[in-house]
Amino acid sequence: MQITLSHLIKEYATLRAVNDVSFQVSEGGIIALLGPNGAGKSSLVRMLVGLTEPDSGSIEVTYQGRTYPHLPEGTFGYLPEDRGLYQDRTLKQNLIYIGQLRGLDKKEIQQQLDHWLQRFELTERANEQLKQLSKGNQQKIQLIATLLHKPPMVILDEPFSGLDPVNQEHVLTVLKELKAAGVTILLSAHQMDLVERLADEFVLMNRGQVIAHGPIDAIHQQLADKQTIQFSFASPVEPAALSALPLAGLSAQADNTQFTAEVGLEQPLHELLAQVSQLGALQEFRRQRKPLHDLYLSAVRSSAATQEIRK
Ligand SMILES: Nc1ncnc2c1ncn2[C@@H]1O[C@H](COP(=O)(O)OP(=O)(O)OP(=O)(O)O)[C@@H](O)[C@H]1O
Repeated sequence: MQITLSHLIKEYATLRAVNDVSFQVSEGGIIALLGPNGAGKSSLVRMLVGLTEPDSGSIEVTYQGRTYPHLPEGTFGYLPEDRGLYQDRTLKQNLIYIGQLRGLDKKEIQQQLDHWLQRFELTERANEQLKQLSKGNQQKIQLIATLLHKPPMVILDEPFSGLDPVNQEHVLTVLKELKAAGVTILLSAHQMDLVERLADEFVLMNRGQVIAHGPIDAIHQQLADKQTIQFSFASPVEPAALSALPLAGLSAQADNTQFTAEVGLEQPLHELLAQVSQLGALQEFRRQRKPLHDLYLSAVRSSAATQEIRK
């Protein structure tokens, strides 16, 4: 399955919620849509699954030799932002109903149900009403409902919301397993640390626009202005000896044997390494990347000046 979004625009009454968004989704990868509340992530996803239509631009989904204007029915599982299962029915009843809707036969439904309830440690609770479950456990049932028919693509709008850290890790593991099985995953999330460990590609949105896109290296190139380096010597080196080097914010620790500094991205690190190693017996020299969370915050803040585009 190949998915190409080109110059997508979606407008509501007075607001352009998606403003000229273009990117491709690679088959078999995990792509994360990131952005603050109201950035346009759900609006984008709703167009992709065919719930709404773009005002302009196009979505091209190529699947088994044919091209579609959105994901074709039956090829995807969608965990929407507004979850929709029956609170008064049991977990089992809800999931059997979803399985039937997806056209699975009785045996397949039972197999999938057994597998997923066990995988999410909910087998014992199969006959409880959904409303008796905690928010996090209900979220897991919603996720099972999304995966029941083994779709080749899954779209997950905030799959980690409402989950405690243990269950977040659990879902993360399940998503990695799905990827290993060849499933393409597009998800939106606010948990940067989890997403950084999970996704192959990132689409960072703000106010309807894409402000960075690509694998983590590309995101760093697009958003980071500096990199942090750490180095240590076998014996103390006076910080003054480092003053001629192109380092900013130098700080010394451990009796002047360990140092941390910021370096411009344009600075070739091998040259710096050669210069630093002339100052003493170098034990360690490594680049420390900013976490995605920090990149995200500074990128969103710096694009905050952009006004919402109103019709
Ligand atoms: N059906 C709608 N009618 C009018 N405005 C809408 C509609 N759906 C979304 N919006 C507006 O469009 C903008 C983008 O909303 P959207 O839900 O796509 O953002 P989001 O990135 O998914 O946000 P969140 O992280 O809070 O879920 C917001 O300003 C929202 O209020």
